[in-house]
Amino acid sequence: LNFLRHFCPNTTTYSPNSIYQSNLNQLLLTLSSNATRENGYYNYTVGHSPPDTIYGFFLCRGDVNTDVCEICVKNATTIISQRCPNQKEATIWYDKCMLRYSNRSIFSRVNFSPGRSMFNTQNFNGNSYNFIAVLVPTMNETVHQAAHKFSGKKFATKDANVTASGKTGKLFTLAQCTPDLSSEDCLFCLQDSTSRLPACCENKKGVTFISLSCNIRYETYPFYNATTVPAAAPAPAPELAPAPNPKNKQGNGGISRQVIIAIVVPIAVVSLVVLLVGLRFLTGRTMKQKQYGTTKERNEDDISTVESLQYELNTIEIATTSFSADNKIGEGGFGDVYKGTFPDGQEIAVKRLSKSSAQGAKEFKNEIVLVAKLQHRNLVRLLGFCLEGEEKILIYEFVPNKSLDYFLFDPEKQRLLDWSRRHKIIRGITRGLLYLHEESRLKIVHRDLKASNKLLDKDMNPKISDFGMARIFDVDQSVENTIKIAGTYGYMAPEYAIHGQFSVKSDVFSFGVLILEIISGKKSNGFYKSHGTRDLISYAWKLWRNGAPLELMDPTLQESFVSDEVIRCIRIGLLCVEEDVNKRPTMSSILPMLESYSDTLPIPRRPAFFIPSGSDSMTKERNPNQPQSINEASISELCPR
Ligand SMILES: Nc1ncnc2c1ncn2[C@@H]1O[C@H](COP(=O)(O)OP(=O)(O)OP(=O)(O)O)[C@@H](O)[C@H]1O
Repeated sequence: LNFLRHFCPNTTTYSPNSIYQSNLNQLLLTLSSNATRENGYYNYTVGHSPPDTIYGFFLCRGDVNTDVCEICVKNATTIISQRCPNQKEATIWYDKCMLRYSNRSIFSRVNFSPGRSMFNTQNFNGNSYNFIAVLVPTMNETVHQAAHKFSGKKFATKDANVTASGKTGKLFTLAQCTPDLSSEDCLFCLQDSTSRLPACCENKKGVTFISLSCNIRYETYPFYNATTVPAAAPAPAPELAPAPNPKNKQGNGGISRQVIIAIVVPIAVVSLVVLLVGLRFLTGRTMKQKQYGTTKERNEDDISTVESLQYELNTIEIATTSFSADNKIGEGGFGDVYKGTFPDGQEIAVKRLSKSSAQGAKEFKNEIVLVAKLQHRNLVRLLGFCLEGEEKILIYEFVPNKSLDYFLFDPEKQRLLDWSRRHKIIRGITRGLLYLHEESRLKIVHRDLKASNKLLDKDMNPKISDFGMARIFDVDQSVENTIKIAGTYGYMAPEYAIHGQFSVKSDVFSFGVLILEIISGKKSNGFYKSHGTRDLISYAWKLWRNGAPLELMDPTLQESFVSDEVIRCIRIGLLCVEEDVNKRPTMSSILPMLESYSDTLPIPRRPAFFIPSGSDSMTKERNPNQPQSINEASISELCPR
């Protein structure tokens, strides 16, 4: 049993002999005496009246047996009070378990801060590129498997062969969430953890990344017990087998887990088959075309086929009341967008494509299957499509709070976006883009990032929309492509606007413009000369160079801004709009810069200057007399490092 870390946020303390202390003692005792639960997880609450209510849980690693789990939890309950004396909140991690308590409700909520990485001191010698090329997809698969477990543990492991310097070795990966999280939250937590790996642990032979709701680990030796890891059986649909409430879970009377799996899995599979056959018989539906579905039904396994994504036109017409004007919610470059509702109440957004795709129906469908597999909390999810006669329709999850531009550029509505919301939006877009660029299987360059295709969910979390359009429309994916299907002036990197060259770095440029827009509340392509410069990037740069970056800020932020964070974001924005493609940061290096745990931020250099002339032509201006060196000292003083 290895102790890893403890975390006491030092926010509030309790007094000795208080009710809180006695509740804490009772909580720890209860957790300890439930440590042999088969599920390896137990949560408990003591006290019903705040501020003395206390919430706690333990989580044992998915592969450890109940004996080890018990030893680990008992250790944790003893040590935690010593590590965090008198603290109302505390967390302790061992390699085999974690234990957490708090005076705030902590169940079924994703919380990945503070994330901490611990790594194997050995570096990976040899070709680390080969190693990473195996690590990334293997870890992604493990993460998805863990997140999409509908019952029992949200835990998965996977090993893979890795070849480096002519030798073949093994890679072992593990991912686990607390089982009270939804699949979406678990995936979000695990993806957040994997997104931090490049920043913290490049070239490390092994890494453990722990957070309050999930953890991941990889090593080049078998650190988990493969024989006790539950077989990767197909996850039963949630409707058939709801996640058991750990509190109500009964003891198993000495029957081993393998025996339970051996009995339950075949029964579940047979029941599923019987149910599906029965449904088909009763409804007379063909399975070929799905009438309607819910997001819940669509797990990783069933989005792998065209059939599961294809909808009949009739179904879409019913959902949108025949594309009625009342249901029209927007129009974009690809066509009109309608709100719709499936018979089960699920809300959808229907994009009726007006542009025709360059590719045939088969390729169009195949691309949709691939794009639909891209799932991240900060991406608008593609639920399906319809292809009938002249109609080509894409069906997305409905995102209720309109797009970012709707709030950002309206003098009244921009007040609703205080600094913490804007910062959260910047972080969310960063995560979504990082996933598209570096973590997803497809490696997507968006090519048209802008405020209008960032949609906001009910909690004002951003979701990137319109990704994958280049694939769906079969535009050449090479970096030399000169056909512009996407791209909006004011956001486009010079090399893309002028030469048609796109890459993840042209997306980074657009992302930089977006950050500057979010901070200033001004459109990059509607910028007026009243500020003494002719575009938003130049204006931001001028203020930065003059040591007055905060003047860029939308005045409505005066009440809520955190100066360190605003300056850091402006700095990142300016780094992204560097003219030199190679100097622009990658999304994986931006995330730690944003989260403030990266101490070294490069100094921005003069950005690419772009001046829109008219509505659709761009000219590039460089001022050859502008000094290359800037007053770096004054700027670095301003900016926290
Ligand atoms: N999934 C969705 N949920 C809710 N509303 C949506 C959704 N997708 C699009 N919309 C609405 O429809 C509008 C138009 O969206 P669309 O993505 O077609 O165009 P755009 O991004 O504004 O422009 P362009 O296609 O030219 O880039 C959006 O601004 C938004 O208000």
